[in-house]
Amino acid sequence: MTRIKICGLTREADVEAAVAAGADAIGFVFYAKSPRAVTPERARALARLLPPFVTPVGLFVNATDAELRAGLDALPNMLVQFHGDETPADCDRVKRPYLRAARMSPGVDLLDFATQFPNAQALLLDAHVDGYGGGGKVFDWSLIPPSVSSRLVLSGGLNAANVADGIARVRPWAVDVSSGVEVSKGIKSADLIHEFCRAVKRADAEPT
Ligand SMILES: O=C(O)c1ccccc1N[C@@H]1O[C@H](COP(=O)(O)O)[C@@H](O)[C@H]1O
Repeated sequence: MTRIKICGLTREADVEAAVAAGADAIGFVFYAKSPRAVTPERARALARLLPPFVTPVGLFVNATDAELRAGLDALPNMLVQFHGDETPADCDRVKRPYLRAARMSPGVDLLDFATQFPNAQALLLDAHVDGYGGGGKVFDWSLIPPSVSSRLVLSGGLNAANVADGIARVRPWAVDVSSGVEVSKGIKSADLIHEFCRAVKRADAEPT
């Protein structure tokens, strides 16, 4: 079963749509330069809508200790997503379960990256874009070595039309989408969220 994370939520209606569609995780962007950024207070209000077993994820890009602390205090049960240039020591210092994003482009050695982050719960693979992420860009999935043993969260330009192909080719632990379910940056479409989740479930039902 491929888990589903919907990222960059800013509105109650979008959180409710993601939960109704069967998302396993909801991402809140704590990166002030992102058009999808929310404050810790706003994230806490939105996370109150989550039922048990749907995980809030806090996305950080090169955050200061104070920014990390504010996010963690607002959402004590969140999984952390490090999406910048954080070192293994930066990630481990937070003492929370975390995902580490790898910004994929030709030349990136994912096996080496995985050895640097043995404590990550999963590696989140995103396309290398200006502004760190959320660019709606697909990367070349053949850059993923078949021998990588970390759990993988496939992301980067996914949508209802291409996610089945991604699942068939990469066999990720989870998929993550932001732009692909949006009508404009930070504003999701309930229809697109449902279509995306249906496409994932259909792909899981396909014989391998
Ligand atoms: O969403 C953002 O604005 C963002 C900003 C900085 C780093 C990461 C960001 N989003 C993450 O990028 C990937 C791919 O998103 P997309 O589906 O291609 O739009 C995803 O993990 C988002 O969580």
